[in-house]
Amino acid sequence: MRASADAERVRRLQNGSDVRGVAMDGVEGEAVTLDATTARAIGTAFAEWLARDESSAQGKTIGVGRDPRLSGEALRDGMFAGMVEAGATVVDMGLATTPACFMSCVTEGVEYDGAVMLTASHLPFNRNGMKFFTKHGGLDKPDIKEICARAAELVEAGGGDAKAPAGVTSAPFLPTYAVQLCEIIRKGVNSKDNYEKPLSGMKIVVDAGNGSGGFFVDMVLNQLGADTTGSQFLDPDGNFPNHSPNPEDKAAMEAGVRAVLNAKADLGIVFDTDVDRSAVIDASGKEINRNKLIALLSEIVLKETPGSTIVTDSVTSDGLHKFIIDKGGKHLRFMRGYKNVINKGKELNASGVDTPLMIETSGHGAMRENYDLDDGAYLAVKIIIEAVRRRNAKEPSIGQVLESLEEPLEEAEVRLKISDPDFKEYGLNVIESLLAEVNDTVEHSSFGKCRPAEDNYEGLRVCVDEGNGKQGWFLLRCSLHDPVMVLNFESQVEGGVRVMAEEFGTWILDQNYDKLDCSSVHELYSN
Ligand SMILES: O=P(O)(O)OC[C@H]1O[C@H](O)[C@H](O)[C@@H](O)[C@@H]1O
Repeated sequence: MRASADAERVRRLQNGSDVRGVAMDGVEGEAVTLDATTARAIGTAFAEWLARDESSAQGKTIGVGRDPRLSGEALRDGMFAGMVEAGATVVDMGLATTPACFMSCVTEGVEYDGAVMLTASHLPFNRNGMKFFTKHGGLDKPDIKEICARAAELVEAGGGDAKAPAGVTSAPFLPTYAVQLCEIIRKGVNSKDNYEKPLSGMKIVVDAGNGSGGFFVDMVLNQLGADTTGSQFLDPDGNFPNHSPNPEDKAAMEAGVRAVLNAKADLGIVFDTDVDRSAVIDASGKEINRNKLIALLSEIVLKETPGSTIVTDSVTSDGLHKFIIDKGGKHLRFMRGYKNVINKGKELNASGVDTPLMIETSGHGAMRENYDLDDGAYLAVKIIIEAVRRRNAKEPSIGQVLESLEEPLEEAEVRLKISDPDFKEYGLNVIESLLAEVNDTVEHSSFGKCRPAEDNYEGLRVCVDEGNGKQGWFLLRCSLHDPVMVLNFESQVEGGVRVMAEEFGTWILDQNYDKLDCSSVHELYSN
């Protein structure tokens, strides 16, 4: 039997280990795929999944939190209706962050059986999605696949009323979570003179991008005595009127830098919408995101656990690798995808390899000491403790720590669309022929002096000799979710990206991959 288009739509809402979809009209060409009726079906499917060894979800309590997206309340109501239908008890956590939702499953006295965060991270206002938790952490890909498949069946069988049932308990969890963060900072700084207000005398500004992160100012920093004047975009607003709440976004980081410099702050913090990611800015206005954020956190954890392993994603710089090795650590440059990075870290720890930190350049960073949870607020807490410790001990500031991190002179990322329906296989084919070409260095290679990087866990990273002892690289890989190939370049010499792009562009033209749109790579060298 052919699955109906509706069932197929619901199955397609799976996006790795999340659910993601278009939840509102307002963007041309983007039809709604995640409405309240679908949320209802997903709510039922999650409650059933939680109770999979039992006959019903009776006795299970599920907390639902959300970011400020305009579609959040309708989806929440739909989920509540579906969960209650399956027999579960539901609790409205109101505005929340993704890590706080997880913490509601493990906090003594709360301990929900399951939690859902309604969010689409930094994506535009019309999108929304769901992340699911139990006390064991975030659900993985196969679980989400199962939940979406069951929801598809339910939708096909005829939806149901998506209105919230009467009498749902409202119990905001952010205040409880914030108290936990405050205690971690108090213990971490352990100030003899001012235990209760260890941030007195520190000026810290936050840019929450109108996402869920504004709580960090009132409920954490102000409670600890910090001066937070100059913080901005703290009010939740699902239109995200100021900039995209995303520490990888140029405009977001620039806004944060301006706020730090205007306020003459000691530190700035930029959160993404649902606060599972963050970046910081030092007193001089230096942006500490991506490789720099990983370096700073590596410095912190390698002091605490010398010789340990840091797991990162695949697009991290050569400079970061050297930084970690120079600090006495080991670096496993794994794959893109925060879940891949975190799961690798968990696997290493389970097999006895000391792995305290697993972190992606996107800013998704998890620490073993914090339930292996990617929590942007927890990372900010670790950095705040380090900044205060350094100030009290009169040691160089966090920005100065990064002076030994070699940064690439040039970098670029382009995305090449694949129009073949079997895009994964198509992409893997391209990678295979690139490998053959790179290995062909003896006869003739299009890429000058180059060799495959030693550790290739996804795609192909090619090290390119740029002369005078300098080395650049490029990485070609398949996107985790989209029908595209992603190509990253880094160079240590001026014009180096252009040279590599031209060599790659010329080679790929010769290969006649007619379903791969290479225009973005050609643009890198043709003007
Ligand atoms: O493979 P890409 O299309 O570049 O996407 C990769 C990214 O996908 C999602 O956004 C995940 O949340 C990130 O953890 C991951 O890095």
